[in-house]
Amino acid sequence: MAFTLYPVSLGLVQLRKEVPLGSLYYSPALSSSISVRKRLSKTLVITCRITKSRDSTSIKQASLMKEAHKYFDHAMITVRAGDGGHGAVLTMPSQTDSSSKSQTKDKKKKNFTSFKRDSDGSLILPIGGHGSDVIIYADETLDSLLEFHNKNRFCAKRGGNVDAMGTINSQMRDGIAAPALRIPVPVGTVVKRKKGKVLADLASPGDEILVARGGQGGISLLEMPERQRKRMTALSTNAMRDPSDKVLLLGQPGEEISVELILRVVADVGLVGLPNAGKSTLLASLTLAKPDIADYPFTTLMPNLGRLNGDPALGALQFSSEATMADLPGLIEGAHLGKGLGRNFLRHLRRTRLLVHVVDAAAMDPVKDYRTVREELRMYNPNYLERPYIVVLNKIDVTEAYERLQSLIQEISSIGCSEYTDSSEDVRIENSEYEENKEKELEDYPRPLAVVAASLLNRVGIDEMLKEIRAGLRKCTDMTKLLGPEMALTLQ
Ligand SMILES: Nc1nc2c(ncn2[C@@H]2O[C@H](COP(=O)(O)OP(=O)(O)OP(=O)(O)O)[C@@H](O)[C@H]2O)c(=O)[nH]1
Repeated sequence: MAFTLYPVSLGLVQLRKEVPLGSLYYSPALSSSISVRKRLSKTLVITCRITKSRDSTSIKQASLMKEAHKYFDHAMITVRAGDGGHGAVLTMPSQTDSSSKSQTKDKKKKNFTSFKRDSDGSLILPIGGHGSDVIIYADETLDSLLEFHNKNRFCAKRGGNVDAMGTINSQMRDGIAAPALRIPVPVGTVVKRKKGKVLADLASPGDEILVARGGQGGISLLEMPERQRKRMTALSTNAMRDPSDKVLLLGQPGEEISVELILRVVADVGLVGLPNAGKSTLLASLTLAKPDIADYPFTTLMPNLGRLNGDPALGALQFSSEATMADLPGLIEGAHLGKGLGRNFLRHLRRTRLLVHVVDAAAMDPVKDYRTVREELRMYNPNYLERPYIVVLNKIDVTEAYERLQSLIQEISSIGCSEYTDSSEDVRIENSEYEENKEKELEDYPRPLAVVAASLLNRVGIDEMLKEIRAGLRKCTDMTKLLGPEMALTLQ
């Protein structure tokens, strides 16, 4: 599309036609893109072609909002630590002080000895401030990495220069060191080098990792006439021998690194089930979390976290006295192959201790639904089936659900083998056994710890469910004691 533009000077243009400020145009006349910032008048007319009529950042943000579930748990960022501050070129008092001629030799000597000295006797001169380090730390208040898609480059402050010039004196100070740049990420974030090794797993609140070190400050140098150089070199290692030494004044550059952030939700209890089973309703009824609840599938697009209060004895792994609960987006058949919202969410079960299967008892075939979810978990990672779990048969307020409740409870309770506590040997799954475990049937894995009937919408069965969840969590704690934290980690 051709537009007539009126450039005024230095590439600024005015459009004859009204266009939004900030639009970007390509000007063949100027052979460059022009951003429309002001409306100006007069002079030449050139023809420009629109290359981009919409602001790219707004498009990016819109897609982030729409498909947040694709981005919330993964981000690439680049961080640059601060450069070190510069040192300074200094001179000895005798060189600049005009009255020095009148000073006695003794006085000069006294002046000289008042300066700070190193253990080897050489003068200590001020140095530039250390550049800011970059630290990534786990912050309990965050729950997604989405904001790193809007801002993915972080530059830390440089250290202060030596605030001095001219004659050396005893009041001189080092340049101010820049405070570390601390970047908060959600608890459970794994920090990796770009396509490289894992740097840290920030699994607990307050865990941190220094990812880029700030530059060292430059040193200060003593400048003096050539005739004094020999004597001064003996007194201080910082005596400047020739102008090329000035490079030592410069602060070192800070490190720059690109890191990958991968969030693995950390929660004690993971809620799983088909879409619409009532997982979000369960989370909202047991905790203060406010997940989106609606009667269409995939209302939940990102894991929602809530906390179970009131039982400090639970001793949750990461959160002082409370247990955390994560409502994961609904799974569908083929989720492990990427169907529905895909397999991304399955990895968020990795750091849960207890699973709660929420089953819609009013669905066509609740047992089949339950099996579908178990099967998806098995296909993704058979270790998930070794984890203690309870089943919540929801929506028993619906007549059909209520009528077949007993048979449902019986049928679901019978799927599986020995009790969880007997399966401590099964838990010790080595990688080599992984494939073998994939061949096991659902019946070969432990039965649920309990099957609870509930109508979450009407707050029926909540107490019993809570009791079973607590009992399950205690069992996990016992398990950790029994196997030791290392073995219990194979469950995570
Ligand atoms: N009749 C009845 N409806 C319920 C009950 N619990 C939840 N629902 C309804 O079921 C629908 C789905 O509930 P959600 O809690 O959003 O289900 P979800 O499993 O989180 O769904 P996704 O976000 O798709 O994974 C909502 O309309 C709820 O009001 C219940 O006990 N009885």
